[in-house]
Amino acid sequence: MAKQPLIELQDVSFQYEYTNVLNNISLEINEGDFLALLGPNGSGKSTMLKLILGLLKPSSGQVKLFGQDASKFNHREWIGYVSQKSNSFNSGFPATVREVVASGLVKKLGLFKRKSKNEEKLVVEALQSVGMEDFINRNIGELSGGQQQRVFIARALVAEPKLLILDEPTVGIDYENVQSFYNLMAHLNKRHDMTLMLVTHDVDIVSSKISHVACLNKTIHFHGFKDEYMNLSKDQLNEWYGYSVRKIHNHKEGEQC
Ligand SMILES: Nc1ncnc2c1ncn2[C@@H]1O[C@H](COP(=O)(O)OP(=O)(O)OP(=O)(O)O)[C@@H](O)[C@H]1O
Repeated sequence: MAKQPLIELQDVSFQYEYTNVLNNISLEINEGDFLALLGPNGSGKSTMLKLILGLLKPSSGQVKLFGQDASKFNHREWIGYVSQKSNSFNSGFPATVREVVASGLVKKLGLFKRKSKNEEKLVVEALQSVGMEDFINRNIGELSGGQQQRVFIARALVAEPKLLILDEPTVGIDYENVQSFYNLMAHLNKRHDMTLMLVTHDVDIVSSKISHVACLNKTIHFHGFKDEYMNLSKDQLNEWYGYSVRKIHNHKEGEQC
């Protein structure tokens, strides 16, 4: 059966008041893809995610989610999002881990729906999936950056999204935890058929997990299978990015660029 595109950008351009950020972006992300979005600082990655999430409207072109125009899309609970700055709570923030994760259910259950037994079960399961169930009664502000990030992933997972979008999710997390974070993402992708799109600079670490790569620098220079990306030349990447970009090691000498 042909895979359904969950995200479609059709000739999308975007500018902030004075800054032209994205030009003529056309891209499809299909059900089951695990896509790494790469690009230098300021290349428009976060802006593109915001357009997909409907937080910004394109200046021209069309964004579709699950086949529907993004502005009319009414199944927000199908999409989980973890932003770049989610793991920076100060220690006085008055919410427990349970409350933070349960707030992720609002999209699914509605704001005024009575708390059900099921809610507690979903919260515990989401925390278990990120190995944070022992922290359920702790104040979110008392956790380390990496632990907070896991809680925010659990918050995104609790509504059981079909599509998970993450903006540089491992910033400030140590190497070991980055590894286990990507193992979790691979598990969600493979075992739970979750479609994943993430902005990352951890190309080496994530390379064994992802299926696709997109290279952005104001426009999409490349979108394809990971193996095709790995066969691109250093010169080609330099031309797009204007400076050396580290490329995935393909277990061969001299491949880095
Ligand atoms: N709210 C805003 N108003 C005006 N310009 C903005 C705004 N947000 C971002 N920009 C500009 O748009 C461009 C793209 O920014 P964006 O955050 O999308 O890039 P990015 O690829 O995510 O960068 P980074 O890797 O540094 O996070 C930058 O030149 C930035 O300065």
